[in-house]
This record gives sequence, C-alpha cells and structure tokens, in this order.
Amino acid sequence: MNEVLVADGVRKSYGDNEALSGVSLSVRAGEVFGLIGPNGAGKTTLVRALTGTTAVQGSVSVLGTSPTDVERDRIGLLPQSFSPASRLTARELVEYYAGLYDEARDPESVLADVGLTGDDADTWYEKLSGGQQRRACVAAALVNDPDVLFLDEPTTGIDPAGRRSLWNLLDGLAAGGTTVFLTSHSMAEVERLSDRVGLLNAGELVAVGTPAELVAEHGGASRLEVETDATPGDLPDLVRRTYRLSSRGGTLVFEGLAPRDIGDAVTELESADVDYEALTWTQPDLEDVYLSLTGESFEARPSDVVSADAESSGRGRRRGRGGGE
Ligand SMILES: Nc1ncnc2c1ncn2[C@@H]1O[C@H](COP(=O)(O)OP(=O)(O)OP(=O)(O)O)[C@@H](O)[C@H]1O
Repeated sequence: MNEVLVADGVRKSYGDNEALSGVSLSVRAGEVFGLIGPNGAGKTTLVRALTGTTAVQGSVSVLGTSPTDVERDRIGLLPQSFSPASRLTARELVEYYAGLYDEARDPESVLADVGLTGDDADTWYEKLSGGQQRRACVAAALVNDPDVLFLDEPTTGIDPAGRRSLWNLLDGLAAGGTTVFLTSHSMAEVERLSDRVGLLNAGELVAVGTPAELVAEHGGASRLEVETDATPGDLPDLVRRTYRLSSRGGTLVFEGLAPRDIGDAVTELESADVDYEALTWTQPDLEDVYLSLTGESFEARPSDVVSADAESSGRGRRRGRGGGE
C-alpha cells in the first residue's frame, strides 16, 4: 500500500488549548481524503502539521519523508487564509508562482482550468470578487502540477457553477493520480469528491471511512415523515405490523422505509383516510453523520419536503437534499 501522507499520534497545543489530541491517519496515493469537523476542531492545524508549517508532537510523513524535507514542487497548498499582493493581476500571480518551480504548468491553461479568462485574468487581485480571488489562489496552488494537493476550504465564496467546475477539475486531477487532502464545511462537496472522509471533533479523529461506510454506520435510518394529526393507532393493524411507525407532535414517521416502499405507504395512508399536509423523505447522508457525531444541528432543510401533489400520486421522493450546492 502506497501511503503518501501519514500522521501518527499528532498533538498540538496552543497554551492550554489542545488543538490536536493525538491524531493518526494515512492517505494513499491518488486518494481524495476529505476532512470535516466543526469550527475550531483542528482541521487547519492538521493541514499545517502535514505541510510542515507548524511544529507538532508525534510523527508526520509526506511522500515518505518529513514535511519540511519533501521536494516543494511535489506539494500544492491552498491555505485557508491566503493574501497575495493586492496589485498583482490574477495572471501575474499565477505566473509568479510558476516562476518558483523548475517545471510548472502553463499559467494560461491553469487560469482557464479555474475559470479565470479574459479581463478577469488581467484584473488586480484586490479588484476581483471574493470567489474570483479564491479561484486565483486555487490556480496558484495547482501551477506546479503537484503530486499532493492540500486544499483548505477551497470553494469558500465561489458561486455554485464555479464550485461544480472546480469539483470537475479535482475529479480530473484525482483520476490522473494526484493525492488530494481537502477540508471543507460543505458536506455535499466532501461527499461528492472524497474517497474517504475523516471527522475531526475537538482535536480527535472520531470517524474515518468512505462516505457510504460512515453513512451506513452513523447516519441513521431513512424515514418518511407525514405531517398529520393521525397517530399509528389510526392505522389498521396490518399496516402497524408492516411498518415501523412512531409519532410526535403532528408528525407520523415511517422509520427505515426504503424508497421503493414510499408509494405503498402513501396508498395505506389514503386507504385509511388519513389527512396529511406534506410528506418529507429523509435519506441519511454525510450531514447526518456530522450531526450524529458532533452533536451539532443544522437548520431544517425545506428541500426535504415533498409536495402534496407528489404525495397524492404516491410518488414520494427525496429532493435536492445536501446535493444542491
Ligand atoms: N495560531 C494559533 N494560536 C492560538 N490558537 C490557535 C492558533 N491556530 C489555531 N488555534 C486554536 O486551535 C484550535 C483549532 O483551530 P483550527 O484553525 O485548526 O480549527 P479548524 O477546524 O480549522 O476551524 P475552522 O473550521 O473554523 O477553520 C482552535 O481552538 C483555535 O482557536
């Protein structure tokens, strides 16, 4: 197994504040590893440990050597905070970074890859929008065609179309063998891009696995929530024996319902003359994993609501959840 990044028992304290409490992980060549966790969990500190930009206890290796000894043209780093000279144009910025390496990609093609073309490429950094600035920074991190690419919240401020094109770009890099270490607060982004995901909470790596493994282990069951005054007792015995039902404050819940069974469940409701306002289909995803392991909560997601029209046709479906970014 070709392990490109290895952290073993990594600890880092700032005064009394332990940012990393003994983190161990490894990332294989060509893998996209997504790191998630709440604000202050230690993600940036771990990126800094892996890139040798902060001293830590424990051991870290990158491409088989210490992060401070690794050949710099093999590493690309997009830090969370990156403030280039404000009066360089995007093109000059990328050309400047290209000049730091013996061999670099053509700046023009890197700018095109991140969607900075025409006048945008010739605009001073300080005059670019936040999302365009981030694209320029991504281009600077890519220009040396690195073997290992660290991206600390790369798509912050980038609009949805730009984000998708950056995702496609990262897909292409990963397909070409680049190892990517990505941190992000967008669960959709991490689920979409990562081969494996690690969840860091209060300086500890509390779960690691493929998105599907994490969802299966920690995401909970899929369920259909029916907005109604009816309770399980209002449904026939056979229905109560067939489905796992519960109710709470105006919501009747079919627990663990498979998508193919939504139509049957709705037919049962209608046969029993149950009045309902809306159906909500919830399939667990990485957000649920995050919630369950960090104890945090998100705002309710209105995109989960299936319209009354859809329900009357018996075609409940999950819409847009978590994938709309
Ligand atoms: N230079 C520093 N000096 C003092 N404390 C720091 C420093 N850098 C980070 N910390 C602390 O270490 C902890 C982890 O911070 P870190 O930036 O690694 O978290 P994070 O997971 O990247 O957070 P975010 O999602 O907000 O970017 C926090 O409590 C933070 O206050």
